[in-house]
Amino acid sequence: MNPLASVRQFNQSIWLDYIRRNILVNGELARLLTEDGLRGVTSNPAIFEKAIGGSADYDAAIQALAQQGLGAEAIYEQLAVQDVQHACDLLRPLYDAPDSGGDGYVSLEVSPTLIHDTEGTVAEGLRFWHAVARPNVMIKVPATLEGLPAIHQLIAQGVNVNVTLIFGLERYQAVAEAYLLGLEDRAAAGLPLARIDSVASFFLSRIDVLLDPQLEQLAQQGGEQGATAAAAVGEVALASAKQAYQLYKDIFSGSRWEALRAQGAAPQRLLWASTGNKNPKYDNLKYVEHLIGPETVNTIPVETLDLYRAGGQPQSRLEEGTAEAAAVLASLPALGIDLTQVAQQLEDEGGQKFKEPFAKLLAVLEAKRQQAVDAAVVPAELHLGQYQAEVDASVAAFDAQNFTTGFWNKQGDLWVEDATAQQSVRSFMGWLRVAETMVGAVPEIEQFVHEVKAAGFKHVVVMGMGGSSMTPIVFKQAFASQANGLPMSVLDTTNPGSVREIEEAVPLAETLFVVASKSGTTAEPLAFGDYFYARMKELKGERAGENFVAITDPGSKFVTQATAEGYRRIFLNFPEVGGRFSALSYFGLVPAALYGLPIDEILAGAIGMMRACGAYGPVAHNPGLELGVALGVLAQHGRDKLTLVVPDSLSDLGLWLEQLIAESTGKEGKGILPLAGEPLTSISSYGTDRVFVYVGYQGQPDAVNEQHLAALEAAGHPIVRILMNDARDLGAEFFRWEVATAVSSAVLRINPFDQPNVQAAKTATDQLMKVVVEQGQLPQTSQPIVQENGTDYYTAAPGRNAEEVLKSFFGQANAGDFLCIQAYLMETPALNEELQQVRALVQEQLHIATASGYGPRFLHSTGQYHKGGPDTGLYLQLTTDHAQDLPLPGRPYTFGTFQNAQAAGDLQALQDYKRRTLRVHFSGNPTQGVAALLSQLRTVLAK
Ligand SMILES: O=C(CO)[C@@H](O)[C@H](O)[C@H](O)[C@H](O)COP(=O)(O)O
Ligand SMILES: O=C[C@H](O)COP(=O)(O)O
Repeated sequence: MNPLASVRQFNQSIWLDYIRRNILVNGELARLLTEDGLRGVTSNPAIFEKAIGGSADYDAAIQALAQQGLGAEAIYEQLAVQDVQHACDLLRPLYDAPDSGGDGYVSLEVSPTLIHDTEGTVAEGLRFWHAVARPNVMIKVPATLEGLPAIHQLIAQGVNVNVTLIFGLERYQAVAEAYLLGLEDRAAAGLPLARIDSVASFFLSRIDVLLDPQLEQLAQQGGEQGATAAAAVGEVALASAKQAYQLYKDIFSGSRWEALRAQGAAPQRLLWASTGNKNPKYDNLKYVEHLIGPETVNTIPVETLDLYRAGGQPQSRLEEGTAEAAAVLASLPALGIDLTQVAQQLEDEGGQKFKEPFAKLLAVLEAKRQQAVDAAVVPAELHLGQYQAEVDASVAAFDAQNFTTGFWNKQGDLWVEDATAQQSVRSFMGWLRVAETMVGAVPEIEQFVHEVKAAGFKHVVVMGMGGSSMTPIVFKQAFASQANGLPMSVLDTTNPGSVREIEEAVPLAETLFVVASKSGTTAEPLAFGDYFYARMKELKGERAGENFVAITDPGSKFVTQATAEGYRRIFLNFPEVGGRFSALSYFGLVPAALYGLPIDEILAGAIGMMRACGAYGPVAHNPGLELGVALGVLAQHGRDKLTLVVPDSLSDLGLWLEQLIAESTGKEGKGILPLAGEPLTSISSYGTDRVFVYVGYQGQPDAVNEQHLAALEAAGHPIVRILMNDARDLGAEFFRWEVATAVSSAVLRINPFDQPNVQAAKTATDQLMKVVVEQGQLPQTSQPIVQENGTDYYTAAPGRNAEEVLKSFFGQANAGDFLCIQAYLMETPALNEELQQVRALVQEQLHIATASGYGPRFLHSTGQYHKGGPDTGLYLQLTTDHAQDLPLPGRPYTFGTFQNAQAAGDLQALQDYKRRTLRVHFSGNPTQGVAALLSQLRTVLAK
């Protein structure tokens, strides 16, 4: 018969001193239980360190837990608890068997850091007990002085306890006493005692490892003492065990014990631990063979187990040589060996022997966790050349001041000094965790999409300005239309031609109009809503509201209007999420879901990035922080033109980044100006005010852009590259850039969440619109300086004809300036092409950066920077008479007048801020007008 299984005949139970996930899942433990008759399992921090730290068994689980946001210690606990649960389940039939004899247990040790902490031990013991949630788990508690009351308390609370790290007889007695006290407390409270099990783990081999060298040395000195010492070599551990067993018999007999036993209590058995032989001179089975005896347990490491299976000769030997054992122990004081001191030393070392592997395990887990977190997000490659050292130093300084922690704690002083401003910062940081909140809203949104499709809708039009509509624009371009989604258009201009274009392109009665306005007071989306609502009323009468959905903040005026108009649905967003930071809220996700995108995956990516940015605890590298610090430091060095280079499918990401970065940072005369869609021009045309950012896709070569970037890098320009896996990574990128924007604002010491200068243009427009309402038309505010070929030029730059005006206007350009084309025109591919040529020409000839935006879109985006940022812009405003205007129902003005009022209002604001402006107004076809302007510029700038 298998010697291991035979041990049971002597009423000893063999437990396995080992656990690792593979033996749980591959049937190995189950086999050991049946074939070797194993009756329990013990674990300790060193065992888990080998299992988890020394194998890849747990890597997938670690990755998943890390990606759920758990820290290293929490990951350890989860893994350990899972393994212990699994082992408990395998042992459960034995535990439940009528003859279980107190076996069928799996032990889980409290953290070795709690070794001298009674309360901490009790709390963690209870936590583990509930986490494992199996009756056959034993919580391991060290037999330190602080552990003793914890044992008492845990037993009293009905927790099975394995008392570990016992090295001496005095302490053993105290341990047994703690057990009895715990049981007595229960009895006094009328609580059951049955199936409360405990073992007292007496550590053996370590006693000999410590004492043998001393004894051998004494033995070598000869004489009577030497002989005594020689007789004790290799005997102290076994003698201690034998003595302990005699004590056990005493303790668990007699009237005190019988009273408890009568109520169902089981004795706290002695468990022989540390039973792997460490001394090559000894028989490897020494701490097994000699200690077989009734009502005991031996927990055996795997190697010893194998040896015993192969050559064990079980016999009950525990009570053999009891007198000799007592004599060995009694001989020690004369040799100068105090066993109480020895036990204390072993206890102290034992604590260390658990603390060290535990710390090592946590370090391994932290590394694996960090790796998993990093792997969940695509890295940004920063090639910063001469700025690298300063950026690295700034990142280190931010880390040293625990910036990431303060950031997640919404610490306003990271940005601004003023207490009110700090409060305002805090109140707009809801975007930090909005992705998590939105995970809970996914079913609601998907159900809504289902209803909309079931109701027969065939198209979606999202209408809003700036942050409220920019995310759907990016999604629409980055993702092909989805089979399970609805085609989507986005309206974010008051241009009558664009409004009409959308109206003509969509099946009106079957179109769902999403009016998106955080404040619910922005003039443009309200006008769009009113316009299409009136059109829908003509088609559907009182049922017009069925085709309308609102996304707005709770309590906004628009909620009242949408309710009154019977909107199909009102999604209430979050007041603490600002417009440009709202990509991952209802503003971005409702349109995305209607378009058929997997919003759960987009959110998962964002949450991965949140984690990488430290949302769930410390991270070695915070990608948002690193990018933000780099952009902030570069801006401080005059490299404040963040030039975006992207493949065609991501060109609208540039628009999103523009509104985020320019509106957040462009204030107090500072700021970072993102430049989207600049034509690629010769390397020498770029000034030293640039940083280039490429956002593209892994595995999708983009040769022209890549070569251009390589040449720019070689010319000493700083470059950032981000390669997404696919468009679903946009969720993560939105979040990365939001953090980076907030961080760069901290570098620049500004509040990223206000937009003080946007209001200036809005106010000027409102005043003009008042005049329109009163007088029926826009007031003529200034006279053109030149009128030529149906084109009017308005500017403070002097000139007697168009050429001179252009010459003097562009002649103001200095290094570090930029041209900003503001086109209040209808966007068409042909016009885009002309405008790009203007930009290319200016870049080549003047070596300044160029931006181009359609009004009023840019007013809700870079418009803040234009007025609030540094005075480096040359503003070329393009306007037109709208040949085919569109009335706004219920209002005494048209879309065209509205758009022109916005242009005039902004021009006024720019002039109030003393910006260099040139307005060019085309009476005829604007595309032809721009083409003519381009040819004039060719002449002017060539000279
Ligand atoms: O469960 C226990 C004791 O209850 C065991 O796991 C105990 O911790 C181990 O036997 C010892 O730590 C092993 O010690 P050693 O063989 O490394 O000296
Ligand atoms: O970026 C936001 C725009 O200014 C629009 O604001 P809103 O969402 O309150 O309408």
